[in-house]
Amino acid sequence: MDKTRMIKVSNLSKRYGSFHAVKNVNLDIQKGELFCFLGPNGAGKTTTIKMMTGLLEPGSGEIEIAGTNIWKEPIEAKKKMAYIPDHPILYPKLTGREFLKFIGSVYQIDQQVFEERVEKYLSLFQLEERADELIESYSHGMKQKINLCGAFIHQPDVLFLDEPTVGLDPKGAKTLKNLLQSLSKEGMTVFMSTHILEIAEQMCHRVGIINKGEIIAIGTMDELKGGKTQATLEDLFLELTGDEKVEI
Ligand SMILES: Nc1ncnc2c1ncn2[C@@H]1O[C@H](COP(=O)(O)OP(=O)(O)OP(=O)(O)O)[C@@H](O)[C@H]1O
Repeated sequence: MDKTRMIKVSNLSKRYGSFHAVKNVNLDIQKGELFCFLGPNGAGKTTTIKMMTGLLEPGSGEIEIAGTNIWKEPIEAKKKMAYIPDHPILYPKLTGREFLKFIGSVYQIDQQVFEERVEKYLSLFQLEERADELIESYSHGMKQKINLCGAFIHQPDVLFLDEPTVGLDPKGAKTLKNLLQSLSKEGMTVFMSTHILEIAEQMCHRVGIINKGEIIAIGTMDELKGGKTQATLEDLFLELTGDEKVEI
């Protein structure tokens, strides 16, 4: 993997009143890395990602995307990244294709490249036949897919995804996983939160686990297993987050 640092997070914290949602988080992610961010409900994943993508002001700490401080030079940093939130926020009165044209114009994508990518990604996510319908008529999964098409059309250096497989059908989820793997091989850096531990186990280069706002483990699957070769990520996750007793 290329050793160029694409995401640097230093001493990032956020409080809501007296509640410490994110505590002193440090991250260093390289070019072409596929990084999975795991943690129980309410651990601080979305709060961290929103601060990293310039949507939520940090309480303290610094964030650099491809060497640019997102809070000091937001436009420069945002040119290099895309963010797929857990709940897609789209323009309901645009058609899918109009939404993609809007993305193409905001990011000033060359017309021919834009048209090739539109056809490619609409087809991969099986949206060609619905591309000229209003987004308000889309199902949740279709909204997620058109949002993903927008991110892939822009082809950012750094892609943030918050629980991206939620709402996708099995084929859509598989398409997304394949795309993320192939684009990361081409040098795209991917930072993805998920509750689906198989995804992290199968495709991520490194995994970070956050619990109660603090990073409690970070490393490759082998590093996290620390010699316990039979352990699954599920075993490690439950052990590390102190939730190993699952009662029914
Ligand atoms: N606007 C807010 N005001 C007060 N507390 C908040 C706010 N947003 C988030 N929190 C709290 O911060 C903590 C972290 O929330 P966050 O959404 O980052 O968790 P998460 O790890 O993404 O969880 P999940 O897996 O359930 O999506 C939670 O306890 C949440 O209730």
